[in-house]
Amino acid sequence: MSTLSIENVFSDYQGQVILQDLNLTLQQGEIVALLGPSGCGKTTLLRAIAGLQPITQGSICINGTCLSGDHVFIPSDKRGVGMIFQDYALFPHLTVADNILFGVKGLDKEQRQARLDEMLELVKLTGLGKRYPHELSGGQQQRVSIARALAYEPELLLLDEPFSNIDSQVRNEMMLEIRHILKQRDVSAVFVTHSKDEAFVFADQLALFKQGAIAQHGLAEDLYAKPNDRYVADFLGAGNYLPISVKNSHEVHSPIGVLQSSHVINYPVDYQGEMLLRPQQIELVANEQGKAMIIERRFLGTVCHYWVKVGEHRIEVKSQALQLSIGQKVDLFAPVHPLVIF
Ligand SMILES: Nc1ncnc2c1ncn2[C@@H]1O[C@H](COP(=O)(O)OP(=O)(O)OP(=O)(O)O)[C@@H](O)[C@H]1O
Repeated sequence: MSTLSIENVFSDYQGQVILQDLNLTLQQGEIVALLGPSGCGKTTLLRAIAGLQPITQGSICINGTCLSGDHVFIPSDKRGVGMIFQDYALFPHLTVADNILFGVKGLDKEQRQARLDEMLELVKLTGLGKRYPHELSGGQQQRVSIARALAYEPELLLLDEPFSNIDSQVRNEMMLEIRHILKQRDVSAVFVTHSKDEAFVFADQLALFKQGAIAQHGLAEDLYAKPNDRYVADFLGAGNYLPISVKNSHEVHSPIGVLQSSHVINYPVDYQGEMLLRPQQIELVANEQGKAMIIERRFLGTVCHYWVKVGEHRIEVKSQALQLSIGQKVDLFAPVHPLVIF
């Protein structure tokens, strides 16, 4: 059974449609990143799952129980959903201990103490229960907000840009730490971000938003290597698009020569389309007779970032061949891989 099931959801603000026929499922213990540009509806979906935003059509269910749907609306505090916000939203006048236990109901004094100790240990804040939020670092405050969200054992955790206020030097470490905590406790989570780098580090699955619906959902590797369209391809990284015509089931003609695909090309012979080549999928070889020329070069340490002119095309390449210089003639090769053709 899937933990979270969102089917054909529509939602609006005063008649302005924001979520449009949105579908998404999340299995037990999985972390999905809702990724997409500003204003595409990520937070609106998170709020709809939490019961803070009504939906006008469709359904949202957790473990088979419908929370929002036809004539059904379970209030936010009865959904078994925990939320972690960008600004931590801790109560400044409460101690760390009181913040963590704020939503915990139905336990006696001893059980509450045991839950608190467990949570403090989990987020590595043992001994700091008596402090107030202002006596903690930003990272520690964020860990209190995680402990608070996990303390009442939610079935699902919702995280809204929780790392954007964290210093970039400690962000990665913290994301991995929190990911580890969620995995340890088999908590399913929906994580909103506009950063693909955060999504790659923190989530198991990506759901890329486009204007209120999911353009593509799946493993990060799959979205990167097999994007459904240019929108998905562009969001996940730089790419070159070259015109091609299909030669046969495994080859295409392109401005850099005939390229081979490791997978069957699902277009007919002579189909004219576009092929995606990531900058690191292209190799450069110096050749005085080459039909391409280096026109820009930037040294990045382990690789060089080149711009290469082939006929009227300007192609971006990231190569470990560091010795090539501007003006040099080269040939371009793309090793056999599953070609992405639109
Ligand atoms: N309370 C509101 N009233 C009216 N419109 C709203 C309200 N909240 C959000 N919107 C609009 O809904 C759209 C989606 O907003 P939402 O906050 O879900 O986007 P987002 O993808 O989370 O963006 P960001 O990455 O900038 O946080 C935007 O056009 C926004 O202006």
